[in-house]
Amino acid sequence: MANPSVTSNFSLTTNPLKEKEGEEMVKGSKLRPRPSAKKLIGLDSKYKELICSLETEEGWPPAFPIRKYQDFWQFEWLLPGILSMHENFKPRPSDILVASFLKSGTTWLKALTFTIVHRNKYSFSCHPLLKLNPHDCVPHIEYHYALQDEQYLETLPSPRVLGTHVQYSMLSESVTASQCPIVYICREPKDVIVSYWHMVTRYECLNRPFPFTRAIELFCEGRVPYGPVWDHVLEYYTNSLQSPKKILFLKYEEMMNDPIDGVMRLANFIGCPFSEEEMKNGLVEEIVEFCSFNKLKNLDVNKYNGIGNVKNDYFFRKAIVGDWQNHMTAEMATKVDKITKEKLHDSGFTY
Ligand SMILES: Nc1ncnc2c1ncn2[C@@H]1O[C@H](COP(=O)(O)OS(=O)(=O)O)[C@@H](OP(=O)(O)O)[C@H]1O
Repeated sequence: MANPSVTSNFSLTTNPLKEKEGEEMVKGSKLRPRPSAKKLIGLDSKYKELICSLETEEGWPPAFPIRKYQDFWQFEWLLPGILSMHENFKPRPSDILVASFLKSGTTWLKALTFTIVHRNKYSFSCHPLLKLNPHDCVPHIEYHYALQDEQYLETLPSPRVLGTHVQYSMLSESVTASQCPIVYICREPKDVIVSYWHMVTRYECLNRPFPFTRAIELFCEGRVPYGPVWDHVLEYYTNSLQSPKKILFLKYEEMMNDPIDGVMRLANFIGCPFSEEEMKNGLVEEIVEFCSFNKLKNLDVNKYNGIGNVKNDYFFRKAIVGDWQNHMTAEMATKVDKITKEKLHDSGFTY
């Protein structure tokens, strides 16, 4: 989830009818639509003094200040949740963590992981993903902590599939030292910023023009939620090399190019490999199709529902690899590429 359903001048309401509908439709699964931000801890938390002491950036519209904490920029409103998660979240050994930088394929990876893990529990004709957005099926840990709704995570039966956008070094030791596998997805940074800019400019409450050139400037300075993107990716990448059984490092572009291979790797990694029979029956292809962009984008829940100002359809735009070419001048692309090269030069990692 890239963005909260909250700022000071945001409407904080969800559509109760739709929420109810979601609840009704997934009865027995214990899943529910993610909550609105009414119970946000905000700056009244015990972390207030710390948070207020951090450098701030207010350049992102509509009014999401971000703060720099331990070399990464975080939404101010989410920081209490991140800090509380860091301190208090205790994973179960059976948990599976879906981690990513924003706009890198999170929604897709959540849908795939959830579907793979629960393939014997839900049939395709009566599946939570038909009634809930992938972010509802795979809750973001820090979001629920920020809303003081962490108890919800406890109610979910094992194996839980949970999500996070925080950098690897912000995961608590209880997570990094646990058995639970982490699947991480990265995406070419130029496509990431194009995707994020589109999302930000779609907010109905956008209160000022926000030129793409400004978004690129902030992005290049690392002043973007969860950024800098390069450091985020490198933390997970280097740790995946050190602990290949703990972290599966996926690339959006490779998944797009060969989703079947991606799904097989994912299933093997999280300990849910496909049997000969499942493969013979075309289950892998079915999961790829079920979680495909067109399928998810065209579900009513993703066309019409949402939480506050974040409509579910913000998570489904075009899904095109290299869409940056339709938005960036050669100069913009060169600027981003130069930073990418500098940041990655001795890491062994390439996009
Ligand atoms: N199923 C599926 N398959 C392939 N691609 C998909 C899928 N679902 C979403 N998308 C595209 O992923 C982009 C959104 O990234 P995230 O899901 O990471 O966004 S978020 O951080 O959770 O807000 C965003 O990319 P852009 O279209 O380039 O903006 C989405 O369209």
